Amino acid sequence: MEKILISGVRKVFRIKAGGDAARGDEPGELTALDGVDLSVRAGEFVTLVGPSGSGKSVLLDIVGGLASASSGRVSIDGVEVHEPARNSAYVFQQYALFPWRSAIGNVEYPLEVRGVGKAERREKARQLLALFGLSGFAERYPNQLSGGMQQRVAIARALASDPEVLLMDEPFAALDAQTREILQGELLRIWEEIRTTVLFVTHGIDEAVFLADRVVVMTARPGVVKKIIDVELPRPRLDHIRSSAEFNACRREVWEALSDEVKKAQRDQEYVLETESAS
Ligand SMILES: Nc1ncnc2c1ncn2[C@@H]1O[C@H](COP(=O)(O)OP(=O)(O)OP(=O)(O)O)[C@@H](O)[C@H]1O
Repeated sequence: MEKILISGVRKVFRIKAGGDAARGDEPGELTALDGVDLSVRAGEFVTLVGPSGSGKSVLLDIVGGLASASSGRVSIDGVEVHEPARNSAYVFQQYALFPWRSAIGNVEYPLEVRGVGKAERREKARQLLALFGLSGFAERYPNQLSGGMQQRVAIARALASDPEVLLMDEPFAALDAQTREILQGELLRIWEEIRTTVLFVTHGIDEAVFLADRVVVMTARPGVVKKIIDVELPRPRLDHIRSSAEFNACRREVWEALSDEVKKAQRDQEYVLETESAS
């Protein structure tokens, strides 16, 4: 059963002359997405990779109702998305925690907004912090937590409202490599229990393969879906999978689809810089 349906989504930004425009853009316009089609099944974990500027974040914003498409449509459970939906939650790269609230206060926040009573929301937030091994840090404020802990709190906060769709935009990009791998494992362990539908943007090919049921490779801007790769590695995914032949084969397949697009994005960027310096 389809949870998220993305059909023919285009996104064109009006920009000042020059700007980031590259070959193919109309004057004063920047086409970020040029007809993205993708459907995500309920309970599926889909990762999105693509060169810088391929429109991954813009697409996630449109699915999350934080931005609107110039044309095309996005629906969740058949309902067109025009504003942030109650059944979806977002996790950003920067922890985006409220600095004036403790860890538990942050996790409680979405429940508070929904009018859930104090005892119930405390209990739910406690359970979520425990899932992430943060029971002992509930009263700490964000500036008293490491980056990895802050991002655990941010994910716990996103899960507090039991979202049916979880949108994650490079949530582990700011973390060191070891912490990132640990968090990938923790996220999967929790996702195995809740099986919410996840759309996860990343620059990391290993991360994309390790987490996903399917990896979606985007083209260089203007972004469209270039290739979708099924990841048929067994679940639960334990760390040793990362060194298996199947994992490496999958990784290679993703890189083969991605590498030309990365080169193209770099050429376009050089073109922009040359145009800027010539004008
Ligand atoms: N508000 C905006 N106004 C103008 N252009 C924008 C705006 N938001 C994004 N863009 C442009 O749209 C394109 C796609 O941006 P987006 O951030 O989605 O790329 P991305 O694939 O997520 O890149 P990265 O991997 O570097 O985060 C880029 O060229 C970006 O400069």
